[in-house]
Amino acid sequence: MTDTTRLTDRVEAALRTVRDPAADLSVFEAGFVENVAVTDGDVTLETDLTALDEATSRGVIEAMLRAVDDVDGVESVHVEQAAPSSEGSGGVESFDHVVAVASAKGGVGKSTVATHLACALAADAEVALFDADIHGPNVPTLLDVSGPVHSSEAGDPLPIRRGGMDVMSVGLMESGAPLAWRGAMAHDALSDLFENTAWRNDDVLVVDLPPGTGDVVLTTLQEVPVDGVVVVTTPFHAAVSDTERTVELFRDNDVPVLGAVVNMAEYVCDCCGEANELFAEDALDGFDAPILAELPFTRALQGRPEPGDVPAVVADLGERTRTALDAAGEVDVPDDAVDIRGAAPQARKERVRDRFASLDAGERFVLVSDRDPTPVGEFLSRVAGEPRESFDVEVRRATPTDWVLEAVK
Ligand SMILES: Nc1ncnc2c1ncn2[C@@H]1O[C@H](COP(=O)(O)OP(=O)(O)OP(=O)(O)O)[C@@H](O)[C@H]1O
Repeated sequence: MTDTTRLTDRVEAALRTVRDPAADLSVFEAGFVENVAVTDGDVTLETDLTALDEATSRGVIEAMLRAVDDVDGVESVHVEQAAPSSEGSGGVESFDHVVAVASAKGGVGKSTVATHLACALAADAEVALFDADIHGPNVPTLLDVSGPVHSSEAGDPLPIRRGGMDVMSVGLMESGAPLAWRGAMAHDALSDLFENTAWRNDDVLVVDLPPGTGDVVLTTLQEVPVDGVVVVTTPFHAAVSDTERTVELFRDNDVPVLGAVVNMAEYVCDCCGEANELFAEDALDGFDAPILAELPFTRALQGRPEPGDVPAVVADLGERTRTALDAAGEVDVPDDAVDIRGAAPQARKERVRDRFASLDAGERFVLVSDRDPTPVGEFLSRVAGEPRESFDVEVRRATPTDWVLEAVK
């Protein structure tokens, strides 16, 4: 038996003494420890504590650190935590990208844009469309799909298929009566559907949100790992200034805005082909978001789009949204950041330790990680030999798969 094997055994034995506070199980039996990596005297614990609340999870981490630290031969110990289960596999999390379509007000063409966008993207991706507009779920009518919604073998609602595209709508779940969902009930019902729908496609999910910026919209955008939102507006002064406030609100809530679709910008006369502006030309002056498309008022957009086959006027919208999505998925990594994405556990720990140890008091430490780096705060306090409370550590999720941690030594 090698020294490392012996040390691993001793570390695992020490960890077995740490219990799940909610059940009489060791941290292994409770599934909290995914892997124990030992290199020389350095130990890295890969954990999944996502089932626990923050305070309990912190208590378990501290107990594991203490237990392993006391093992003879251990020089350092570091915990890596898995991302919360809401970012794991299954349900809405199985998609590579989630795009929400929103508007400041109703009736501007949000559902028309969401449906056409999904169909445009379906030309070269596996796309699903989720109609979360609890106030007016129009997608089933726009795409001519209807229930009943069947269940998968596991009992989860199966989306309706339309030309290879998965479609789910709150409108398909109601039994004829108008939806009167409000507040918490609407939020819970939507979360359930997001979480449980048995999607078969998994490239891009387009979500048609309710109009406005009410609670349901904001909580949905924060809970579902949305890569970005497309806002729909008409080029009318009042509509544009409402949309500007909506864009600001999304940004304040850390929801990236991919851009705007300006709908019903002009009308092209069926008889003479002349284009007429429907609203003031200067309405968009100073508007602070990229314009993804300007769509005319046209009967072509009142028809039923086919997945992969949309009217020429919206053909570019899919392409531009894709480009904006790719750009939103990239984190702006500051020059002085330690980037540990994709690195092996031991290398991650070393890079963090080396950089942090090299800093003078008061200097900034920035970390970019592909795992939630919250436990790194504990590690930094150990490296500096200072209590955890003496560090101002801030963690933010920059994209659905990247986190940035900032601390001042
Ligand atoms: N560019 C367009 N050209 C012609 N008709 C359009 C266009 N955009 C939307 N419409 C029509 O306007 C009406 C409202 O559109 P839609 O239902 O997409 O709006 P909405 O913003 O989703 O509304 P709601 O507030 O009900 O969610 C529909 O009848 C739709 O066909």
